[in-house]
Amino acid sequence: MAELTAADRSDDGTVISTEGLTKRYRGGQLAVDALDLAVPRGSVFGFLGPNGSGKTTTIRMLLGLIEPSGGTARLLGSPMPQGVRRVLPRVGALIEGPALYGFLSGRDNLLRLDAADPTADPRTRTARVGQALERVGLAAAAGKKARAYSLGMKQRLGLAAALLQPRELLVLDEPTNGLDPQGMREIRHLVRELADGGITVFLSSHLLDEIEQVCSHTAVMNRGRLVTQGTVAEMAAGARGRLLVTTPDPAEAVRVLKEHGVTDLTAEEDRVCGELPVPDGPEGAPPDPADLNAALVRAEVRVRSFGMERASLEDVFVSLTGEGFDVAG
Ligand SMILES: Nc1ncnc2c1ncn2[C@@H]1O[C@H](COP(=O)(O)OP(=O)(O)OP(=O)(O)O)[C@@H](O)[C@H]1O
Repeated sequence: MAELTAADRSDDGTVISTEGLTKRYRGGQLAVDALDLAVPRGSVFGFLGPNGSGKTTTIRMLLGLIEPSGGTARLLGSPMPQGVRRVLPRVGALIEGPALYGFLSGRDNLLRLDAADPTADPRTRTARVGQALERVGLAAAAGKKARAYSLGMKQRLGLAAALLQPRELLVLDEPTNGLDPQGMREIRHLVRELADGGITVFLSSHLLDEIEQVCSHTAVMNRGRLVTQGTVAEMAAGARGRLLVTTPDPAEAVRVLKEHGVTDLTAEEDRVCGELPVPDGPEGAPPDPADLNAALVRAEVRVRSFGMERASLEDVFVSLTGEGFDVAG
């Protein structure tokens, strides 16, 4: 395996960084447009965007599979694609499903893949394959032919292949695509376990709730451009939460809530909905819903229920782009 240089190690706690990364395909399609991405070490980073927003193209550039038309990308501190040979042994990748031989068992598929890897040590092969199978929960099914595997098991085998050597970073393109809900849960659980074990995971997805469930950080893409990036918690907290009050006095409730800065108020039968005011600046505290409830009670509005709906990443996306999030496919 190639020696690590000082440049590889001094990656400022950022395992992936891009500046102005751009890809225009030959046909003229601008697939990725001046992308600035920063993926912190130790994060589970969700690369979120509707179908066709440029996620796969970005991943291909990050892994040195295609050349950018402009800008730069660094992976584990090394520029890509120049650093491919040095960096890729430290990166496990799963893109567009694993290429498997159906007539071979899961274990034999891994042995074959490992034998094709010039950086892999043949003396430790059997042990490493066994450990990888164990890690993804396939040890018991390792002797079965891969064609008898479910889609979820095939994805696990693909993950095992990515884990045949010690990795600092895993790059997974739509790892739950095509799986049933149980298969999705299993892969998400596995991703969290790997992250708890210290591997940074960069995964793409067009599923908003997947990112909310699994990821610590996210970058949101739309039409090849970065819409926003940050921690998932910050992003949802920065968006306005919705207030929902049920009351036999809706008109009076609307009046009181309006006085206290609640906007976009609607009343439908006994249900009153509104948006909490945006906090002033990054340090401004959002209004405490308890104060709003107290104000309603003081004004003798009878409250049957009072609750907050937390803003979702979908709300963030819609408010930043003015577009719906197309989750087709
Ligand atoms: N080889 C190619 N040649 C020309 N255009 C391409 C090529 N690959 C992708 N595109 C176009 O680039 C845009 C971005 O595609 P990309 O596959 O990167 O998006 P994505 O976010 O990964 O979407 P999906 O989730 O559907 O895979 C799309 O408009 C797509 O049609």
